[in-house]
Amino acid sequence: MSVIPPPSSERSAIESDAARFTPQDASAPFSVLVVEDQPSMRTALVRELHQAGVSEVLEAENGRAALALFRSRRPDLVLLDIRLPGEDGYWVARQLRETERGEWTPIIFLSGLDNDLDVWRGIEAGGDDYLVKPVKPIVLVAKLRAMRRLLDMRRRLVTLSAELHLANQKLNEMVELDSLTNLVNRRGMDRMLHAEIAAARREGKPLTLMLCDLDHFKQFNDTYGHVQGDECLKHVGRLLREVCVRPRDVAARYGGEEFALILPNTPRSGAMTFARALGQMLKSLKVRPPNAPGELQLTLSGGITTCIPDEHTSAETMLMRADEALYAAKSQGRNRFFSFEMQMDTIEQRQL
Ligand SMILES: Nc1nc2c(ncn2[C@@H]2O[C@H](COP(=O)(O)OP(=O)(O)OP(=O)(O)O)[C@@H](O)[C@H]2O)c(=O)[nH]1
Repeated sequence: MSVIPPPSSERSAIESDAARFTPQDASAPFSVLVVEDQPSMRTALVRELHQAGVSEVLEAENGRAALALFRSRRPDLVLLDIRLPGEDGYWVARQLRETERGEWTPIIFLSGLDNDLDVWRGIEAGGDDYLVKPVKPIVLVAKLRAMRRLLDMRRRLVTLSAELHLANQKLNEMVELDSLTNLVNRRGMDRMLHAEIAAARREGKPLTLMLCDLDHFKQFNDTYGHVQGDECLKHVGRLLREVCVRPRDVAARYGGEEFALILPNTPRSGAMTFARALGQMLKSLKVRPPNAPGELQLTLSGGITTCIPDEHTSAETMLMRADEALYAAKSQGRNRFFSFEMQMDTIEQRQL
């Protein structure tokens, strides 16, 4: 069996633009795996493919060799004979599809007869098209072009969908980010707090939530202006991010001049130690608005709640407790952290 040359009318067309299957982008490499057991047929196909401008043609005479070549070389397209010694073309097509896992390589079956059942079974096995042997070069080139077009389209779609996925990821991150401080915003914090409560419940580990609020910030704003106030919030945001050294610790801007810290696996005593360290670090943070007489010292008050969550623990109850503790820290003189569970603030604890 050989490749039939096209009639003269077709030949003139082939000899012009249609003769090559990649006239627009001949530089892009394209490889084809020919799986055909008859040497004369295989040689003729290989020749036609080279003439059509295919950059690499791989050859296999049986299914197993085809599969090995496919795995190692990943051709762009497969021309697959149905009747092969040993495993037939349908088996090969199924194996190729399994090997791909989410990828797609066009498979064109080569059928001896114009047999409808062959076509149906070929498509069922994962084939995309078929060619009747002996193969006419003009039809071969046309099908290669069509498949390449589909392949290019699919690749563009895959690239676009990866870009879209990345953009979505970025968007999701942005939706949960506070633009002034670059900390997680209230929305992100709510989601993370829910997740950490569930994790701590599962693991039976203590979870700490701290709400921190700048002291006398209204006065600061009124005296030095909102822009300087914003600068302050940025400094504090940076400090809170620095203080969250464990990978699962989260610093968030809860709103206005209020911040929240989620500290997984942190017991009550650890939370108080953390709060005192935070207060110490804040002491080294001096701000100097242009219209201020000198350096200014910022202070924070904080409410702490710590628990090993059970089925009654919710984000709302934890936030309520932290808020109540924050109120106590403010009423007891500010510049301190109050623990809801210990009913004690960091200054009282230090004096014990
Ligand atoms: N610059 C700036 N100020 C903000 C922002 N969000 C909230 N504020 C200000 O923070 C101040 C909070 O004031 P208050 O709630 O009275 O609290 P405070 O003056 O810090 O008093 P205490 O909390 O009791 O110590 C208000 O003046 C708000 O306008 C912000 O994004 N930027």
